[in-house]
Amino acid sequence: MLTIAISKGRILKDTLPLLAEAGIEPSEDLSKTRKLIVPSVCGKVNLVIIRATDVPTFVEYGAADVGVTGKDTLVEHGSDNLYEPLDLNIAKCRLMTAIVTGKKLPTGKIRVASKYVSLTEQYFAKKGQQVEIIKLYGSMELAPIVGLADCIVDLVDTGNTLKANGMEPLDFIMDISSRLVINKASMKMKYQQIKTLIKTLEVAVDNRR
Ligand SMILES: Nc1ncnc2c1ncn2[C@@H]1O[C@H](COP(=O)(O)OP(=O)(O)OP(=O)(O)O)[C@@H](O)[C@H]1O
Ligand SMILES: O=P(O)(O)OC[C@H]1O[C@H](OP(=O)(O)OP(=O)(O)O)[C@H](O)[C@@H]1O
Repeated sequence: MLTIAISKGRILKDTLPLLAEAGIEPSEDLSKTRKLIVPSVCGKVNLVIIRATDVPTFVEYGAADVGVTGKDTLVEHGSDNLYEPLDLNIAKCRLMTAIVTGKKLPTGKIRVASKYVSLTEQYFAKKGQQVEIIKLYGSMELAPIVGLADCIVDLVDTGNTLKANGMEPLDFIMDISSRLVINKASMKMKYQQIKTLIKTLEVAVDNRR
Protein backbone atom coordinates (compact mmCIF):
# COMPACT_ATOMS: atom_id res chain seq x y z
CA MET A 1 0.00 0.00 0.00
CA LEU A 2 1.29 3.46 -0.95
CA THR A 3 0.20 6.56 0.99
CA ILE A 4 0.12 9.86 -0.93
CA ALA A 5 -0.31 13.17 0.92
CA ILE A 6 -1.86 15.99 -1.09
CA SER A 7 -2.60 19.60 -0.12
CA LYS A 8 -6.21 20.68 -0.07
CA GLY A 9 -7.37 23.41 -2.45
CA ARG A 10 -5.84 24.28 -5.80
CA ILE A 11 -3.03 21.69 -5.61
CA LEU A 12 -5.53 18.87 -5.03
CA LYS A 13 -7.65 20.03 -7.95
CA ASP A 14 -4.63 20.10 -10.29
CA THR A 15 -3.09 16.86 -8.96
CA LEU A 16 -6.14 14.60 -9.35
CA PRO A 17 -6.07 14.55 -13.18
CA LEU A 18 -2.34 13.66 -13.08
CA LEU A 19 -2.95 10.83 -10.60
CA ALA A 20 -5.86 9.61 -12.72
CA GLU A 21 -3.39 9.14 -15.60
CA ALA A 22 -1.38 6.93 -13.25
CA GLY A 23 -4.52 4.87 -12.55
CA ILE A 24 -5.07 6.42 -9.11
CA GLU A 25 -8.62 7.66 -8.54
CA PRO A 26 -10.18 8.41 -5.15
CA SER A 27 -13.03 6.07 -4.20
CA GLU A 28 -15.01 9.07 -2.88
CA ASP A 29 -15.61 12.63 -4.06
CA LEU A 30 -12.88 14.51 -2.20
CA SER A 31 -14.75 17.81 -2.43
CA LYS A 32 -17.67 16.28 -0.46
CA THR A 33 -16.26 13.67 1.92
CA ARG A 34 -15.23 14.57 5.46
CA LYS A 35 -12.80 11.64 5.49
CA LEU A 36 -9.11 12.51 5.70
CA ILE A 37 -7.86 9.16 4.37
CA VAL A 38 -9.50 8.03 1.16
CA PRO A 39 -8.53 4.77 -0.57
CA SER A 40 -8.08 4.71 -4.33
CA VAL A 41 -10.44 2.69 -6.50
CA CYS A 42 -7.55 0.33 -7.38
CA GLY A 43 -7.06 -0.37 -3.66
CA LYS A 44 -3.28 0.05 -3.87
CA VAL A 45 -3.10 3.66 -2.69
CA ASN A 46 -4.41 5.71 0.22
CA LEU A 47 -4.83 9.45 -0.34
CA VAL A 48 -4.28 11.63 2.72
CA ILE A 49 -5.73 15.12 2.35
CA ILE A 50 -3.98 17.69 4.53
CA ARG A 51 -2.86 21.33 4.63
CA ALA A 52 -0.09 22.32 2.21
CA THR A 53 2.25 23.26 5.04
CA ASP A 54 1.86 19.81 6.66
CA VAL A 55 2.81 17.78 3.57
CA PRO A 56 6.62 17.95 4.07
CA THR A 57 6.21 16.85 7.71
CA PHE A 58 4.01 13.85 6.83
CA VAL A 59 6.44 12.70 4.13
CA GLU A 60 9.59 13.38 6.15
CA TYR A 61 8.35 11.21 9.04
CA GLY A 62 7.07 8.47 6.73
CA ALA A 63 3.42 9.03 7.64
CA ALA A 64 3.04 9.34 3.87
CA ASP A 65 5.37 7.72 1.32
CA VAL A 66 4.77 10.37 -1.31
CA GLY A 67 3.51 13.96 -1.22
CA VAL A 68 2.52 16.80 -3.50
CA THR A 69 3.10 20.37 -2.36
CA GLY A 70 4.34 23.79 -3.52
CA LYS A 71 8.02 24.66 -3.86
CA ASP A 72 7.30 27.63 -1.56
CA THR A 73 6.25 25.26 1.22
CA LEU A 74 9.23 22.97 0.61
CA VAL A 75 11.82 25.75 0.72
CA GLU A 76 10.18 27.33 3.77
CA HIS A 77 10.03 23.99 5.61
CA GLY A 78 13.45 22.78 4.44
CA SER A 79 13.42 19.67 2.26
CA ASP A 80 16.89 18.12 2.72
CA ASN A 81 15.31 14.97 4.17
CA LEU A 82 13.06 14.39 1.17
CA TYR A 83 13.60 13.32 -2.42
CA GLU A 84 12.10 15.79 -4.90
CA PRO A 85 12.16 13.89 -8.20
CA LEU A 86 9.56 15.73 -10.25
CA ASP A 87 8.24 19.21 -10.98
CA LEU A 88 4.54 18.65 -11.65
CA ASN A 89 4.27 22.03 -13.38
CA ILE A 90 0.95 22.82 -11.64
CA ALA A 91 -0.16 25.60 -9.25
CA LYS A 92 2.39 27.88 -10.89
CA CYS A 93 3.04 31.35 -9.52
CA ARG A 94 5.88 33.59 -8.32
CA LEU A 95 7.08 34.52 -4.87
CA MET A 96 7.49 38.28 -4.83
CA THR A 97 7.79 41.30 -2.64
CA ALA A 98 4.91 43.75 -3.03
CA ILE A 99 4.16 47.26 -1.86
CA VAL A 100 1.33 49.81 -1.85
CA THR A 101 1.09 51.15 -5.42
CA GLY A 102 3.37 54.15 -5.99
CA LYS A 103 5.02 53.89 -2.57
CA LYS A 104 8.75 53.41 -2.00
CA LEU A 105 10.41 51.38 0.72
CA PRO A 106 11.74 53.54 3.56
CA THR A 107 15.49 53.67 4.15
CA GLY A 108 16.97 51.64 6.99
CA LYS A 109 15.31 48.69 8.65
CA ILE A 110 11.98 47.73 7.07
CA ARG A 111 9.01 45.74 8.30
CA VAL A 112 7.95 42.83 6.11
CA ALA A 113 4.79 40.77 6.59
CA SER A 114 4.75 37.20 5.30
CA LYS A 115 3.85 33.64 6.11
CA TYR A 116 7.26 32.71 4.63
CA VAL A 117 9.46 33.80 7.54
CA SER A 118 12.50 31.73 6.63
CA LEU A 119 12.38 32.55 2.90
CA THR A 120 11.91 36.24 3.68
CA GLU A 121 14.83 36.23 6.11
CA GLN A 122 17.12 34.52 3.57
CA TYR A 123 16.08 36.82 0.73
CA PHE A 124 16.69 40.10 2.57
CA ALA A 125 19.87 38.79 4.27
CA LYS A 126 21.32 38.15 0.78
CA LYS A 127 20.46 41.74 -0.19
CA GLY A 128 22.04 43.04 3.00
CA GLN A 129 18.72 44.66 3.96
CA GLN A 130 17.79 44.76 7.65
CA VAL A 131 14.24 43.55 8.27
CA GLU A 132 11.75 42.95 11.01
CA ILE A 133 9.52 40.09 9.90
CA ILE A 134 5.88 39.98 10.95
CA LYS A 135 4.57 36.43 10.67
CA LEU A 136 1.04 36.21 9.26
CA TYR A 137 -1.00 33.15 8.24
CA GLY A 138 -2.89 34.67 5.28
CA SER A 139 -4.30 37.86 3.75
CA MET A 140 -0.81 39.38 3.71
CA GLU A 141 -2.02 42.13 1.35
CA LEU A 142 -3.77 43.75 4.29
CA ALA A 143 -0.57 44.42 6.24
CA PRO A 144 0.83 47.45 4.34
CA ILE A 145 -2.65 48.96 3.97
CA VAL A 146 -3.25 49.06 7.72
CA GLY A 147 0.34 50.12 8.50
CA LEU A 148 1.43 46.77 9.92
CA ALA A 149 4.31 46.44 7.43
CA ASP A 150 6.19 48.37 4.73
CA CYS A 151 5.90 45.52 2.24
CA ILE A 152 4.94 41.86 1.98
CA VAL A 153 6.43 38.66 0.62
CA ASP A 154 3.67 36.61 -0.99
CA LEU A 155 2.64 34.54 -3.99
CA VAL A 156 1.56 36.33 -7.14
CA ASP A 157 -0.16 34.71 -10.11
CA THR A 158 -2.48 37.02 -12.07
CA GLY A 159 -1.68 39.98 -9.81
CA ASN A 160 -5.41 40.51 -9.28
CA THR A 161 -5.26 40.19 -5.49
CA LEU A 162 -2.53 42.84 -5.27
CA LYS A 163 -4.38 45.15 -7.67
CA ALA A 164 -7.69 44.76 -5.83
CA ASN A 165 -5.94 45.91 -2.67
CA GLY A 166 -4.09 48.89 -4.14
CA MET A 167 -0.74 47.14 -4.27
CA GLU A 168 1.84 46.25 -6.90
CA PRO A 169 4.59 43.65 -7.23
CA LEU A 170 8.09 44.93 -6.49
CA ASP A 171 10.85 42.30 -6.70
CA PHE A 172 10.81 38.73 -8.00
CA ILE A 173 12.13 36.15 -5.52
CA MET A 174 11.47 32.76 -7.14
CA ASP A 175 9.24 30.77 -9.48
CA ILE A 176 6.87 28.39 -7.72
CA SER A 177 5.18 25.17 -8.86
CA SER A 178 4.11 21.98 -7.12
CA ARG A 179 6.57 19.13 -6.66
CA LEU A 180 6.38 15.41 -6.06
CA VAL A 181 8.28 14.53 -2.87
CA ILE A 182 9.23 11.08 -1.61
CA ASN A 183 10.17 9.72 1.81
CA LYS A 184 13.75 8.41 1.62
CA ALA A 185 13.05 5.07 3.35
CA SER A 186 9.90 4.50 1.25
CA MET A 187 11.96 5.02 -1.89
CA LYS A 188 14.02 1.97 -0.87
CA MET A 189 11.23 -0.19 0.57
CA LYS A 190 8.62 0.48 -2.13
CA TYR A 191 11.03 1.15 -4.97
CA GLN A 192 9.08 -0.51 -7.80
CA GLN A 193 5.70 1.08 -7.02
CA ILE A 194 7.22 4.54 -6.51
CA LYS A 195 9.47 4.35 -9.57
CA THR A 196 6.45 3.40 -11.72
CA LEU A 197 4.45 6.30 -10.25
CA ILE A 198 7.25 8.80 -10.97
CA LYS A 199 7.65 7.56 -14.56
CA THR A 200 3.92 7.69 -15.29
CA LEU A 201 3.58 11.16 -13.80
CA GLU A 202 6.62 12.32 -15.79
CA VAL A 203 4.85 11.30 -19.01
CA ALA A 204 1.57 12.91 -17.89
CA VAL A 205 3.37 16.17 -17.08
CA ASP A 206 5.28 16.14 -20.40
CA ASN A 207 2.05 15.56 -22.35
CA ARG A 208 0.62 18.75 -20.86
CA ARG A 209 3.56 21.01 -21.74
N1 LIG B 1 -2.55 32.27 -6.83
C1 LIG B 1 -1.91 31.12 -6.96
N2 LIG B 1 -1.67 30.63 -8.17
C2 LIG B 1 -1.02 29.46 -8.32
N3 LIG B 1 -0.56 28.72 -7.29
C3 LIG B 1 -0.78 29.16 -6.07
C4 LIG B 1 -1.46 30.38 -5.84
N4 LIG B 1 -1.56 30.56 -4.52
C5 LIG B 1 -0.97 29.49 -3.95
N5 LIG B 1 -0.47 28.65 -4.87
C6 LIG B 1 0.24 27.37 -4.63
O1 LIG B 1 -0.68 26.50 -3.99
C7 LIG B 1 -0.20 26.18 -2.67
C8 LIG B 1 -1.38 26.04 -1.73
O2 LIG B 1 -2.08 27.25 -1.72
P1 LIG B 1 -3.55 27.31 -1.17
O3 LIG B 1 -3.96 28.71 -1.30
O4 LIG B 1 -4.36 26.23 -1.81
O5 LIG B 1 -3.38 26.89 0.33
P2 LIG B 1 -3.04 27.82 1.56
O6 LIG B 1 -4.33 28.28 2.09
O7 LIG B 1 -2.02 28.85 1.17
O8 LIG B 1 -2.32 26.75 2.49
P3 LIG B 1 -2.51 26.53 4.05
O9 LIG B 1 -3.82 25.84 4.19
O10 LIG B 1 -1.37 25.62 4.44
O11 LIG B 1 -2.41 27.89 4.67
C9 LIG B 1 0.79 27.27 -2.32
O12 LIG B 1 1.71 26.83 -1.35
C10 LIG B 1 1.43 27.53 -3.67
O13 LIG B 1 2.42 26.57 -3.96
O1 LIG C 1 -2.06 36.99 -8.16
P1 LIG C 1 -3.33 36.28 -7.89
O2 LIG C 1 -3.82 35.46 -9.05
O3 LIG C 1 -4.39 37.18 -7.36
O4 LIG C 1 -3.01 35.18 -6.75
C1 LIG C 1 -2.32 35.55 -5.59
C2 LIG C 1 -3.09 35.18 -4.36
O5 LIG C 1 -3.24 33.74 -4.31
C3 LIG C 1 -2.83 33.31 -3.03
O6 LIG C 1 -3.86 33.42 -2.12
P2 LIG C 1 -5.03 32.35 -2.01
O7 LIG C 1 -6.04 32.56 -3.07
O8 LIG C 1 -4.45 30.98 -1.96
O9 LIG C 1 -5.63 32.70 -0.61
P3 LIG C 1 -4.91 32.75 0.84
O10 LIG C 1 -4.63 34.22 1.08
O11 LIG C 1 -5.92 32.15 1.73
O12 LIG C 1 -3.64 31.92 0.77
C4 LIG C 1 -1.75 34.30 -2.63
O13 LIG C 1 -1.54 34.29 -1.22
C5 LIG C 1 -2.30 35.61 -3.14
O14 LIG C 1 -3.12 36.24 -2.21
